[in-house]
Amino acid sequence: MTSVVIGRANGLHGSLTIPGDKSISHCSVIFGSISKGKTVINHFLKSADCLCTIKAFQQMGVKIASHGDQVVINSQGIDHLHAPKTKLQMGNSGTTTRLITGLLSGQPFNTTLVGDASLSKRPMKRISVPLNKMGAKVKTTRQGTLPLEINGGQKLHGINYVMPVASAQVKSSIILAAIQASTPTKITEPIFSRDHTERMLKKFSPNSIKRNGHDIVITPHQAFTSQTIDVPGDISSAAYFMVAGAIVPDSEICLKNVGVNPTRTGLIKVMKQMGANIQLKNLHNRDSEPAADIIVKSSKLHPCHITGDIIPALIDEVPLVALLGACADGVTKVTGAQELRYKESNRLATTTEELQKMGVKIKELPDGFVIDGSQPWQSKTDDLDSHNDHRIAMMLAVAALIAKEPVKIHHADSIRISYPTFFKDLKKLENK
Ligand SMILES: O=C(O)C1=C[C@@H](OP(=O)(O)O)[C@@H](O)[C@H](O)C1
Ligand SMILES: C=C(OP(=O)(O)O)C(=O)O
Repeated sequence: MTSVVIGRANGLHGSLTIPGDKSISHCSVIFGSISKGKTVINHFLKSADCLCTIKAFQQMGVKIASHGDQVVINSQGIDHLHAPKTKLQMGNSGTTTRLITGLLSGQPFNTTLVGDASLSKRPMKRISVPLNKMGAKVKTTRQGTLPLEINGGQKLHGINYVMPVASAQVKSSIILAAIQASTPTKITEPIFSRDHTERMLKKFSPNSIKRNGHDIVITPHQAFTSQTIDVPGDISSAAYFMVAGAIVPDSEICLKNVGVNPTRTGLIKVMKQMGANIQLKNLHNRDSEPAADIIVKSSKLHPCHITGDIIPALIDEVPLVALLGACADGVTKVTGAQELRYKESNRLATTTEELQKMGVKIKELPDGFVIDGSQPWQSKTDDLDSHNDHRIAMMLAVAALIAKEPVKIHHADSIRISYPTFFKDLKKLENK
């Protein structure tokens, strides 16, 4: 399936269990693979990106098996990874690349990481610079991209690092090097980014990490104990249905067991601010992460202005904010979101280009966009393109639910990266 046609929906109803969180799935494979013993991961996200992480550790000698959405890891521990026989293929996954590089920079063997066309354009100096400050030897191309060469066998030492960009991937990369260094590392994050790596490190190795406000201190060479992990549903996947439920008239849906870690719930805050009817029920702890059922009903939306500190808490949902803006009764503005230019596609450009094709009055800014939702859309909708970006494909599919004419989206198979069952789940809500 490369293209899909999506038509207007007459209300979405029913409930869905959202597949496991992508960040937490990656992290659980990484920590399971460096902890001696058996780690069991329930509700693992079996998407292309997370399967890349599993494959990389299998190539380094870790025994990993899966049955349905359960993954079982049997590892000898962090000192027993071995050199892969070939280059490691990172596919489309920035998270796999950046986290594994941190870990492998402290290992005694050399590795080369390669990726697909999109990943090969994404910036990697943001990790090689701090890792090399720790004594690692990580080399990017002159443009700062993949292939990445990691010269192992270096003695790492701790650093004090103030994060220049709010990036959980960079922070996690440093943490995974820091656990192998000779001295402690302090990371300061002026703006908070998602903290799944810190929570999971604490679970596998409670003495390795302490947080004090904006500072994180990593104490190296602590014991790691294998674990059982229950991954909550991915709020970044639930987000498509949260927005669909809000904008498709006569809808009421329930998204079950979704992770609501406060470093990820920016979209809920923004939707509430815009007047959406969205509620959390059954709030509970799923492992070391909060989770809840999210109930959304259609409602009238008002414009908003989002910027700065909230962006990391909805970083992958910004294209959806543009769509919400296109359904609000006024002008919505997003600024401070320049990081979107460095994702699977340049998401400020691709969101603008594709929503303009649907007739939305949206203008790209250097660090965001402005959307005038008060104007009706005049859709020309047979040539939309995801630009091979899963998040753009799914945002356009949600926009299609309220378009006048059926919409054709090319390269829709990119959904395999984070949400392989997205179209099936959408059908379930349409058929209720
Ligand atoms: O740590 C993670 O799992 C992720 C962090 C974010 O990237 P950055 O850290 O580059 O902002 C996000 O966009 C990505 O989808 C997943
Ligand atoms: C940016 C994303 O992922 P990654 O950086 O892991 O490729 C994403 O899932 O939207």
